Amino acid sequence: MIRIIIHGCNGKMGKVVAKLAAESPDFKIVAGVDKNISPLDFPVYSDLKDVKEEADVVIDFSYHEAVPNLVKAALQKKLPVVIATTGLSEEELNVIKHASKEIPIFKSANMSLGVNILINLVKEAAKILQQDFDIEIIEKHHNMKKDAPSGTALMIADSINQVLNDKKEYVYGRHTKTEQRKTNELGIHAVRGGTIVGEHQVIFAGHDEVITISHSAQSREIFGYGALHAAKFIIGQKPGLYSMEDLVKKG
Ligand SMILES: NC(=O)C1=CN([C@@H]2O[C@H](COP(=O)(O)OP(=O)(O)OC[C@H]3O[C@@H](n4cnc5c(N)ncnc54)[C@H](OP(=O)(O)O)[C@@H]3O)[C@@H](O)[C@H]2O)C=CC1
Ligand SMILES: O=C(O)C1=N[C@H](C(=O)O)C[C@H](O)C1
Repeated sequence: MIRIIIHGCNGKMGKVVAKLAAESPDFKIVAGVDKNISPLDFPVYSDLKDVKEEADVVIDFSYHEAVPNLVKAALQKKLPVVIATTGLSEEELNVIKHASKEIPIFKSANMSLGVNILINLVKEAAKILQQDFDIEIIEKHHNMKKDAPSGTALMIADSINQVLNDKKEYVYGRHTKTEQRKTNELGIHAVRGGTIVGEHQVIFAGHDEVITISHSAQSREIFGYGALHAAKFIIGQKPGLYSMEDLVKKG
């Protein structure tokens, strides 16, 4: 049985992970970390460093500013971490990279299998269409989401840039623009409203034809299952920074 600490246990995703783990004989939530420390089905602490329970892995769905402290505590406890939190700054990402020299860290802005398949399809399309098609990404999320654009939209954009001969420059919305679109632009657009779980569309717009590759998350459980799967994968790995690509490769 895998013993898990959920960082951000009172949040929308923290609760989903706790529910899925409780339904499985393979996982046990031994503790949580959040700002509100009222106990749940497990003890809750305000800082990972204070957690007394023995654990095998930490799963993080919290807030970007909380991540450096989490990683430092995980480093002290020599615990592997699955980081799902998005909106991370360069500085926060550097803390993660540095820590991954000593502990295994799994990080992905999207834990669903579907988005990771979408990324493979989009890379293939981008390689073929790069000369004549403009690429734009539209993401849609619920009205409680704090970061924009989504981590997934940025991850898709970075994957596209990896395969292009001439790298694109990201343009976030166009409300202040007074000139026509340049060919080296990759537009990224965020929509926020209601309870939309998460939608990503990658649009390849050519002369008189448009190809759209899209993914629609229909529940938060797909991210929760993905995070539990990642937790199983990361335990026992060598120190390093792992992604969904490593998990999908392993099967
Ligand atoms: N990679 C993926 O597949 C997915 C990633 N996400 C990402 O995960 C993150 C969380 O999403 P979601 O659950 O919807 O967000 P919520 O706001 O519902 O949950 C976040 C939780 O973390 C808590 N928190 C904030 N700061 C700290 C801190 N310093 N220490 C401990 N806990 C803290 C919040 O407390 P409080 O509310 O009091 O501030 C809240 O309980 C976001 O970055 C989101 O983009 C979401 C879904 C899928
Ligand atoms: O905040 C969310 O809800 C989600 N965030 C992730 C992101 O920023 O890409 C993943 C998912 O789309 C849901």
